[in-house]
Amino acid sequence: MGKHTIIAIAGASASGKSLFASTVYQELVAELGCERIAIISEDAYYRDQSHLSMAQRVLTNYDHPSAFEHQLLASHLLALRDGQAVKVPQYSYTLHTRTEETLLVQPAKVILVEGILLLTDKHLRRQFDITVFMDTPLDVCLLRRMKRDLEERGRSISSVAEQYENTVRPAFFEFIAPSKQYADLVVTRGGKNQIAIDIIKTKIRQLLAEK
Ligand SMILES: Nc1ncnc2c1ncn2[C@@H]1O[C@H](COP(=O)(O)OP(=O)(O)O)[C@@H](O)[C@H]1O
Ligand SMILES: Nc1ccn([C@@H]2O[C@H](COP(=O)(O)O)[C@@H](O)[C@H]2O)c(=O)n1
Repeated sequence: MGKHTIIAIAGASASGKSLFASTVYQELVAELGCERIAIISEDAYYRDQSHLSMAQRVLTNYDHPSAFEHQLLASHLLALRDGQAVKVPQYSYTLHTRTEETLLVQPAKVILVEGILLLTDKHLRRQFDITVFMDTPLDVCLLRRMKRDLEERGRSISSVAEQYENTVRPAFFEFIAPSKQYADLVVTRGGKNQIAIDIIKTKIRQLLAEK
């Protein structure tokens, strides 16, 4: 591995990717400092839709690769590897588009990236040094997504159910499940699997000691 290590955490929506990634990040940043570890979400790279009306935005398939600007994410990961800071877009799930703000992410030795389709894109896959797949049963994901989307993303029971049936579930079988083959590590039991969290933390500490 080179000077920088990029760790991808993929899996179904609400499988626990962001809880897993943010727990690893929070538990290590206090110990290592923010110049050594950074975190990015694939969701920040949903395409900007500010030119579309709300009625048009809700028609987008947010589980299809075309909804993401993966090229921008790939170029940001390359820049971070090259020691340059990047301006990561910020995304609103209620407005279905990017906000005006960006977040300046500084280059770090270890970069955690989490998102549903990270392992489906061969250009992105080339950027990852370590790949993790959150293997949480789909019924558990649906229950957690329902709760989260009602509480945090301004959705209704019927909109979550309709979107799940029309795009989320089909995209899981078409894109996400087949991408599990590219994972180095498969994690069961969601974002609170402390043994898996500790394994990744130990690997990160080991990599940093070598750099
Ligand atoms: N092992 C777990 N036990 C209980 N709740 C969990 C667990 N893993 C994740 N969650 C919860 O499920 C919801 C979805 O998890 P999240 O990490 O946001 O998923 P993802 O990033 O994969 O969409 C969140 O509310 C999170 O706190
Ligand atoms: N405007 C949007 C954008 C995305 N979604 C859904 O988010 C899911 C991915 O995020 P996770 O945190 O759940 O991994 C994806 O399944 C999209 O359906 C949305 O509903 N609206």
